[in-house]
Amino acid sequence: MSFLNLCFRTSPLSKLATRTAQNLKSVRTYARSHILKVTVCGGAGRVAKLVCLLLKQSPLIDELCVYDVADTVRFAKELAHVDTGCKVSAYTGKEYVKKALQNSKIVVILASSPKTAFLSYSAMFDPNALIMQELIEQFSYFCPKALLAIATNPVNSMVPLASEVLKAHGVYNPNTVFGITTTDVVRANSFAAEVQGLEPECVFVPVIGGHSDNTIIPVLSHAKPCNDFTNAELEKITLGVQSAHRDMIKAKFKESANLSCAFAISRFTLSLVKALRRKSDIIECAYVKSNVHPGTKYLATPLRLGPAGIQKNLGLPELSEYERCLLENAVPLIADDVIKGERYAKGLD
Ligand SMILES: NC(=O)C1=CN([C@@H]2O[C@H](COP(=O)(O)OP(=O)(O)OC[C@H]3O[C@@H](n4cnc5c(N)ncnc54)[C@H](O)[C@@H]3O)[C@@H](O)[C@H]2O)C=CC1
Ligand SMILES: O=C([O-])CC(=O)C(=O)O
Repeated sequence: MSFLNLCFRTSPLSKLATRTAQNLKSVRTYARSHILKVTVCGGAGRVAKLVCLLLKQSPLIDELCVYDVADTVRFAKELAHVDTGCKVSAYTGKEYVKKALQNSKIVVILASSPKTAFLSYSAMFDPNALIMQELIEQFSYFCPKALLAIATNPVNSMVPLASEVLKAHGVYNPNTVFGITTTDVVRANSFAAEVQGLEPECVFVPVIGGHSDNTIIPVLSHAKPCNDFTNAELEKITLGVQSAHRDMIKAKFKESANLSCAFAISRFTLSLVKALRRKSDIIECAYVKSNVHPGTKYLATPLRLGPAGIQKNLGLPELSEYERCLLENAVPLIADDVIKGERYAKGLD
């Protein structure tokens, strides 16, 4: 180090400059850690891009971060043209995952293998499990306190897999890990409204169970504002919601649903945002760690959300005979899916 350099480094002026720079850095760090940042992993994907467009319109989100192993920059540049206050950031490649996740308050996972768009729910496990495991490891290093919303299929197994990875890293909080099942609620609301001749916006049908064919259970006996259905209508709506994934793949010639799914995923994410912003009475159904049924450790039920995630699990509504029968058939299927995810995370498969 030169003499001049030494003088400058030790002069009172330089000390003041150093202190000012340090203060500025801590102010910036404080500001960054207090913004409401939502990160979408798998952000360059078909559904995720639509989710991002919907989230960009929310005045409650300060920063929307798009992260993917595929290019995010061009999409994010265009997204940033939408004239809303929410700032857009974008990172491409695993070497930037830290930057993408740091300071996130909510992380939505839609990352998935490219070959899964026309597969059944269970067939998506093998291609997606490693992607999920790696992302959750990064999550546990860089933003373990964020709310984690998992859309990647099969949700029934991915949530237990993620939970085990978080446990192994000592950062698991069951109140902050969600499997997104809002797609089923949105479908149940629309199908019930159509049968009843009501405006879909006014209809709410809770959906319990899991997110795969026979584990999706619309609780039409608790449909609001009206739960009056014939047996034939009950069966038509229930089977319609359960088979919607397959039906869309057939209708779209080997591509799964995008639009309604993105709408549903953004609705759930915005409910998490509202809960973090301390809005009251935020109720959503989601697939979470649960002790409401002795046959399974995870179950979708209605939840009251708050700033710390699940404020209260509202449990199972009183079920009709038909719904009870569907649930009892679904529980062993869900329990198997749970074991599959847990075993993978523990390296047993
Ligand atoms: N829970 C639900 O209601 C819904 C779930 N899904 C699921 O969401 C996932 C995404 O669906 P699509 O958008 O159709 O798939 P997609 O194939 O269009 O997009 C997946 C994206 O993930 C990225 N990706 C892969 N590995 C990654 C990694 N390690 N880190 C970050 N990004 C990575 C890919 O590059 C791709 O851009 C699927 O698993 C799908 O089944 C889709 C709709 C509804
Ligand atoms: O797997 C997908 O891409 C879509 C999905 O979950 C559904 O349609 O329920």
